[in-house]
Amino acid sequence: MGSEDASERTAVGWAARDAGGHLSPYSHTLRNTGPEDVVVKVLYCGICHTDIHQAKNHLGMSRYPMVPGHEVVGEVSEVGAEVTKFTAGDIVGVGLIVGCCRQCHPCASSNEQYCSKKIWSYNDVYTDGKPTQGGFSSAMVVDQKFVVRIPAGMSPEQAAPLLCAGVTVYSPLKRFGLATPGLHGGILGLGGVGHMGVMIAKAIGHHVTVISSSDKKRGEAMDHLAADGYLVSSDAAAMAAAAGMLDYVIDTVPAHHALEPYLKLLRLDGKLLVMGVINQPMSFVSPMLMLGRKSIAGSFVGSVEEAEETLKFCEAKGVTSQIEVVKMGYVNEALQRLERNDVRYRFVVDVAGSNLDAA
Ligand SMILES: NC(=O)C1=CN([C@@H]2O[C@H](COP(=O)(O)OP(=O)(O)OC[C@H]3O[C@@H](n4cnc5c(N)ncnc54)[C@H](OP(=O)(O)O)[C@@H]3O)[C@@H](O)[C@H]2O)C=CC1
Ligand SMILES: O=C/C=C/c1ccc(O)c(O)c1
Ligand SMILES: [Zn+2]
Ligand SMILES: [Zn+2]
Repeated sequence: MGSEDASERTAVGWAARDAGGHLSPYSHTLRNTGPEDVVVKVLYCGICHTDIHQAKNHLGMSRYPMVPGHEVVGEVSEVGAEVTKFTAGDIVGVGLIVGCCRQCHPCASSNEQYCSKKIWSYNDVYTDGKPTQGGFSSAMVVDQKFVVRIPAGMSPEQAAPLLCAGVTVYSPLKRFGLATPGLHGGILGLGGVGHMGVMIAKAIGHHVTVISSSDKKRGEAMDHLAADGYLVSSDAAAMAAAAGMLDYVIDTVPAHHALEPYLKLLRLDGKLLVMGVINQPMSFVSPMLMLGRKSIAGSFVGSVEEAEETLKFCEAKGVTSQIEVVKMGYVNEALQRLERNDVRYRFVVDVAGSNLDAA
């Protein structure tokens, strides 16, 4: 049921205007509700490091004004005539992808995040030719295919990080055959993605070692996240002692870094799963892979199905994100703190509880 009420078609978001990445209020128009569309009143939205990469144009592809945010939890306020999955009042989630071609091999095999025609939830162009805008906004209009249900027992603010950080580790663990108990895993970089990695890997039944750039998070990692081990990457003796011990390392570092110290931690057939978005070439010498049949692989968020699975898995295992909830007026400080590695472990913006009009 598309509404013709023009007032319902305007959302207030917080947008970056240039590569400085500073967000401020920005009114933008939502498309009229198509038959398969769901109107989502945004309640909460997590802040992923990708939001910094995009707002600050680290990849050279940013378009402005840009409303970031892709860990969105909201309430359905209206549905199109052919929407079958949701009704008004449902608590739902939206992640990084809001469109795909539905015909290619990735789309046909529920890997739509790898569709070459995928549409990003912001910093992209929708099928109507208009820019997409993300979840740091009062509302979004999203095709029901890209909307997931938040389990009833899960707090909406803690669910938000599962929609990117959570599925980003759940998907590769499953796809690379690493979702079996008993494996030894490493999580490199204990931030938003990394802390979900520790908790999800522990819930699968892995022995999990955090590999961090400092000793600052050791106590929290062991006590709050129940990690089994903690390595400081600059501690050469500890890194040498751990050589050949791990089945995989999930690398979440968002900046250029050497790969070889982490390849050395892998045992036979070990996998280095690179998650960080890094726009400079990364290098290694080939024997580092050959002598141990090791591999380096990437993975990009997860499919809608995998997002649903992640939510159900986390609900069943009692896994919740560890978050600091902030109002939108604090979003620029939060982005700065995230950039200087000062958050445990994810900021989540209380969008519905914020005054979005005032900078
Ligand atoms: N592949 C995908 O689909 C996805 C990719 N990403 C990308 O993953 C990366 C991580 O995202 P997110 O977890 O949100 O980021 P965070 O900033 O929350 O976490 C990154 C962690 O890496 C470590 N770190 C940060 N800077 C450096 C540095 N310069 N050198 C070494 N270590 C550093 C810190 O951990 P510590 O203190 O332990 O060293 C930090 O907490 C980003 O590049 C993001 O864009 C995010 C989601 C999905
Ligand atoms: O937060 C998830 C985004 C991941 C991502 C992966 C690759 C890329 O080029 C990006 O801009 C983002
Ligand atoms: Zn993300
Ligand atoms: Zn496709």
